[in-house]
Amino acid sequence: MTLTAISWDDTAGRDGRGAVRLIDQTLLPGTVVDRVTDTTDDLVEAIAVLAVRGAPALGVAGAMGVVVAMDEGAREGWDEARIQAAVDRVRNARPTAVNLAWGVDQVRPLMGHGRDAVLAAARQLAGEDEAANRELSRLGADWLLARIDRPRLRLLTHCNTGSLATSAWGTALGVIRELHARDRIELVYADETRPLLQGARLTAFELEQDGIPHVVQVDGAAASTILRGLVDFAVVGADRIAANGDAANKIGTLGVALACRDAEIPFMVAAPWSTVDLSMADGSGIEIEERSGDEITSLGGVQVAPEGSAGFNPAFDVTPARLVDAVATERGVAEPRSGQDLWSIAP
Ligand SMILES: CSC[C@H]1O[C@H](OP(=O)(O)O)[C@H](O)[C@@H]1O
Repeated sequence: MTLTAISWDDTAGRDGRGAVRLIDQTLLPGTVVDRVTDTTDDLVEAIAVLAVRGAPALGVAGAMGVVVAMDEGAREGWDEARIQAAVDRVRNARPTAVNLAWGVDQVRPLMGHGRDAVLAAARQLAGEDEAANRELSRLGADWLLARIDRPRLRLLTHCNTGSLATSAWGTALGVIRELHARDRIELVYADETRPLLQGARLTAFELEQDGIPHVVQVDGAAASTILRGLVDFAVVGADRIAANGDAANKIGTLGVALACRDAEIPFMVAAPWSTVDLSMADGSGIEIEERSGDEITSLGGVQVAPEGSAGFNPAFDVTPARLVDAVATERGVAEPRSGQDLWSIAP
């Protein structure tokens, strides 16, 4: 089954001009249900509830969101200011992944040339993301195989970074797919990734689809799995990478990186260049999305913590460059821990 997290469907939508088609990831892995979106409100809500999620996929959502706002504005008779305000709502739907704003900003300058020009640019952006993912996966796999002397590798990954988080193939899970294609995977330890379980629900779903051997573990097992010597490296995605190599990613990533350093095994961040934010010298300025505490105090709609207990729910953390052995991008692999920042591979 080919999983396309998000695409533009020319046959969908109420005015015959098309709409965003996305897999509603809140329902996976139980059911694969498409959600068709031709209004800004619905797209913003889909982003907010993580029906569509993952930094590169959010980049595509941002770009296609500009087309949605233009088409909705044409249908509803909005003036330019209201259309631009709708575009801003898409751009600001989630703060941490740089890709959402980047996707909007890539196509926004074309609005004066009409919605077809914007749609063509959005589609091109999606295609370029897949190509980037496949190249960074090759480069990341090469880097790892050059440093780990073992017939087949055991690895740990956190959250979901596959086709469901991107336009296709994946970033960290793309590196895993590349290693699997070279018959170099022994076992993948997938962190379940509380509270929304992107690992247990989505990464395990993708690994099972691809026949990649894996186990799902609780996030709290990651450090002992690493320090017990059960894995040879960890590879994760990113939502925003600062120029020095500080990397924002799903909450729990920092603990994985700390354990890898203590165990002296490689910690790799895999991400397309669109996730690199060279305007940030370091990660201190990265806004961390704070989500509802209800996601912590209840599970599957069932209250698990006392009614009087509040949840603390930062959705991301920032791993400092001193813990990042490699950042694999389509432009090359930087080694922040060794002092090689992202400027070293910048175009
Ligand atoms: C391909 S990187 C995806 C990146 O985004 C995820 O966050 P979310 O599920 O909240 O969108 C997570 O941080 C992944 O590493």
